[in-house]
Amino acid sequence: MPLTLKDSSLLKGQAYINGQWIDADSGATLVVDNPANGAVIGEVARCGTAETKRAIDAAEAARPAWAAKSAKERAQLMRNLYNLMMENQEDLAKILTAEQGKPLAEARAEIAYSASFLEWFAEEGKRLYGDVIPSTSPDKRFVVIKQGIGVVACITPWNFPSAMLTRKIAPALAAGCTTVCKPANSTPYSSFAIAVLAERAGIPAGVINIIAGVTNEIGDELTSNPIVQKVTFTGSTPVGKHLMEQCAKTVKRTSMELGGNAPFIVFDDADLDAAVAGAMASKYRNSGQTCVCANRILVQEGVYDAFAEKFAAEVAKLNVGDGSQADTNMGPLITEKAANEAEKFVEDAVSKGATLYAGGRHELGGAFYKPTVLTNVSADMRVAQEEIFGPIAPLIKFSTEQEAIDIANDTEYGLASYFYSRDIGRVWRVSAALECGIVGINEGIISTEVAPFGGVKESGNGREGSKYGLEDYTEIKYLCMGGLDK
Ligand SMILES: NC(=O)C1=CN([C@@H]2O[C@H](COP(=O)(O)OP(=O)(O)OC[C@H]3O[C@@H](n4cnc5c(N)ncnc54)[C@H](OP(=O)(O)O)[C@@H]3O)[C@@H](O)[C@H]2O)C=CC1
Ligand SMILES: O=C(O)CCCC(=O)O
Repeated sequence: MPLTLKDSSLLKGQAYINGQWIDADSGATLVVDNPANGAVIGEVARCGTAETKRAIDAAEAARPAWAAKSAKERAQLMRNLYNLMMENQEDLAKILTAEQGKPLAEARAEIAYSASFLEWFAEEGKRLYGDVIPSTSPDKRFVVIKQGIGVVACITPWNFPSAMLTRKIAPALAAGCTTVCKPANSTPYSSFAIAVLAERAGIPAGVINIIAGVTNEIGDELTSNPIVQKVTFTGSTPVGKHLMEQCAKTVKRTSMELGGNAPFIVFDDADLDAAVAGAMASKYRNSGQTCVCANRILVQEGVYDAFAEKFAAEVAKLNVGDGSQADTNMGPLITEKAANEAEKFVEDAVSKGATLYAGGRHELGGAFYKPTVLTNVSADMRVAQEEIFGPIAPLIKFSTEQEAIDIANDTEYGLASYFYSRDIGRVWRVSAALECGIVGINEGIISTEVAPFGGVKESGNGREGSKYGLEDYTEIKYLCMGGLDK
């Protein structure tokens, strides 16, 4: 189906630098297509080093005036952008579904989630309090103030192209920082649409700059240019490590929101129906392409068979198809290559003794893959070790609480974990023992703008959303005032 919008000016394919919409210097473009059917959505300016430098210079030039505004003035402009996003929710959702593939209902929810970061941080920016430290001497006073860190580079992935952008730019703007953003090349339109609305909202030129294009050139410049003070990234762990290495040369601050391998533990004492509902929401949201998706489902032996049966019955109800169709509740993966990767995970597991309980390759072919359930999964299988990033649920059997904790923590990742139990002692014990940044307890959906999102171990550093997310965009400055007795 062609992409028809109420406001077609939201579909913008040029880069946004210093308040201007520009083509790449070379005139080059990159093609963006719809993962559901391969149809070309449009072509986007393919920028490189020179345009990135100009974007950084624009952000630096805009910074003093933006930082000098009161938090309340910045909040008003951010609130304008929040309102515009919500007024244009349907068009933004259609753009998101077209380039990313998720069902329209999920896309609408992502736009609301995305806008919520602007609303939250607009308000939170007003509460960027400092400190007065009791003095050690009568002629001195010690004061701590917090200031925006400076120009921030935001590099965002294709799985949540709208929400990951605002989760970065909203705290940056609230703290008085300006930004240069690099969306994923496969999903740039959602970001450009936000820039169109930011302009309408009255956010000054240079405060938000957005460029897509030659990935390495843009990444190298963002991580090496001395003007950039912070790089915030959401994406794969290997790319995150590479960016951190590059940032080390100019000692930039980083926030890294990287891969996950979330355990989802169902204990014998769980409410099984609630656990099934939580697992469905956590596993199949965005076709399993979320860093906090349940990756390994650990089920205690007493309820393993009953859980598998109930879970597979729910999986059978999912309707896979083009996300723009009203009856679709699971879309394609981002590319056909991703569907092939999903198939390799399943082949590896089955070759090592797993049972394909439900799902597998989809008749639609291309980027489509069925919601899949594997039983009899063991620790040597790739599905038990790696981030799947697809709609495959491996069910692993365990006997004791300690065994579940050991399996859960046996990974280099540490982003989200989930468990279902009605035993309050177990709830505290397991919460404390899990090595991760987020724990869903009798809950499969943990994301909200008001709570800290982020991981430990190789899942990254820093927190996004919440009051902690604002701190990540500030520097602490200690003012030591002397000579006060004169
Ligand atoms: N934590 C998460 O939410 C995500 C995790 N992943 C994991 O990563 C796997 C691979 O996905 P993939 O898309 O390759 O993820 P990447 O980490 O490669 O991509 C995420 C973002 O990083 C950008 N990027 C990649 N290399 C560089 C670089 N050298 N400098 C600057 N920016 C760079 C990409 O740009 P471009 O689009 O131009 O390549 C994109 O904007 C997934 O299967 C999943 O396991 C992926 C996405 C999100
Ligand atoms: O990094 C991701 O995979 C996006 C997380 C989406 C969310 O906030 O739930």
